[in-house]
Amino acid sequence: MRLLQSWGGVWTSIASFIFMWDRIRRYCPPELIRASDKWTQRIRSFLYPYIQISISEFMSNNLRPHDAYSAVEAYLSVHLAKEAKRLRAETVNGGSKLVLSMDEHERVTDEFCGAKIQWISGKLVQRESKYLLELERKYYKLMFHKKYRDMVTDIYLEQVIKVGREIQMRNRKRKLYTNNGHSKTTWSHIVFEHPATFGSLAMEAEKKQEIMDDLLLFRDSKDFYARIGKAWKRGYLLYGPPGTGKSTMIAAMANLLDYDVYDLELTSVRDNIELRRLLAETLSKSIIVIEDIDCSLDLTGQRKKKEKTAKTNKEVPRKDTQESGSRITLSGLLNFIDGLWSACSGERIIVFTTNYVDKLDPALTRRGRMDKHIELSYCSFDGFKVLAKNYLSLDTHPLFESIEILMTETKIIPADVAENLMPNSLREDAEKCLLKLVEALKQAKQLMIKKDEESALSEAADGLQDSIDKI
Ligand SMILES: Nc1ncnc2c1ncn2[C@@H]1O[C@H](COP(=O)(O)OP(=O)(O)OP(=O)(O)O)[C@@H](O)[C@H]1O
Ligand SMILES: [Mg+2]
Repeated sequence: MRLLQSWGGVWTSIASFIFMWDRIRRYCPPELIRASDKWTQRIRSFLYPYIQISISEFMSNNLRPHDAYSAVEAYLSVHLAKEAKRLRAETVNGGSKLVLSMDEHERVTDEFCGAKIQWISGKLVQRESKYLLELERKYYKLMFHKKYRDMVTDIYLEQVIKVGREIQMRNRKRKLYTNNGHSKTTWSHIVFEHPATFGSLAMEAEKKQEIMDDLLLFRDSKDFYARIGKAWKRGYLLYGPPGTGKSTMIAAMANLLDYDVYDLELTSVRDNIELRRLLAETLSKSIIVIEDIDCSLDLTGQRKKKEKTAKTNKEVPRKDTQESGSRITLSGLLNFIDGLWSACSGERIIVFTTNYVDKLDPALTRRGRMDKHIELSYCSFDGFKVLAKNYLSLDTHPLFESIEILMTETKIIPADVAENLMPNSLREDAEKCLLKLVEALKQAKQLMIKKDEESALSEAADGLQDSIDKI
């Protein structure tokens, strides 16, 4: 009781001192106040040697989310949340996995190079004016001894943000952007959920591995690109007949690298300025795809136009360019590939696809502009085995032998093989599907023989005509 009374006395004295000090300050010259503030600060930091840093959910000057906050949240949820007693469980991006994070006013302790760093989660409720709704601003505060100041601010925090961003990257849902959605002038997106992988791609194993190695090397070559002073970009040209897996390979690339996909529809882009803007808006870790480049635009450039003009002796406007209303030029596109947009940081892959590689202007296809040319062609027996495994879970079957022979005698695109191997009903078993494929291969062979005969006949007829003309 006596102790309580003596504490009561102490508090009363402190309160009177604060009151008196406030009065005295009003009549003190500013120099004296500044000196007293300095000394108060020194005494306080001597008695309380901890430093606090808070990272708020929103930027201080506006309501834009602060990305460091979400990175810290991701870091804490993986590394330290288990230590907390009160946790919040939430699903991320509509997924089914629950991610745990610290609930408000929880504390956890991290250790870094001997320093103990305490993280505290909190929430500030603010009302800017009486007419506005209350704003909740969550924050994380970290506290550590002042002797670790440089280490925490220079190394530890950078590490936390880096690890947090990597965790966010792993948890995020990838996106498929298109400039052909409701707004033609900007990107709109949906969740990218294509299941294709390199494993499910029908292609020779060696070629597949080479492409995968190339992609992974690119992804991990940040320092190399910085050292040689080149933009961190890589261009691929995928070419081959329809249905050979060009689009499927792009999806497999995105899944392998964990990148977003930007499907750029050139016919919807008005001019080079819009093209540059759209490209500048793309984010890092993405694949920019321009499909069927030969049909998209007048990419043959001036040269072919001049050829036509010389023949007909008059200017021939390009039909496709007029119809689409698009004024993108080959040089605009080449500028983009050559790095006009290299000011955008981060890694990007550009993929062009075409069914007719010979139709493209050599300026577009020359080596160095597109780093890698990949031909996707008719289905090989190796490719068939991948599809048989995917569609029918078969590694071997007595019919494989006749399929292998037929495949050397004729050509079939992987899309047709896939269609035949796909059971049409529950009653269709693996053998029935393989028989369907055998039948399709036989028909393709007949068709090929017929075509060969026809072309041989027409060649003979041409030869005969030539001989008659000479006589
Ligand atoms: N190499 C392949 N591996 C696995 N599946 C394939 C392959 N090629 C084609 N397919 C199957 O055929 C379908 C069509 O393939 P895809 O769209 O990738 O062909 P494409 O080469 O892009 O054709 P297009 O030139 O007409 O755009 C795919 O849905 C896929 O199921
Ligand atoms: Mg395609």
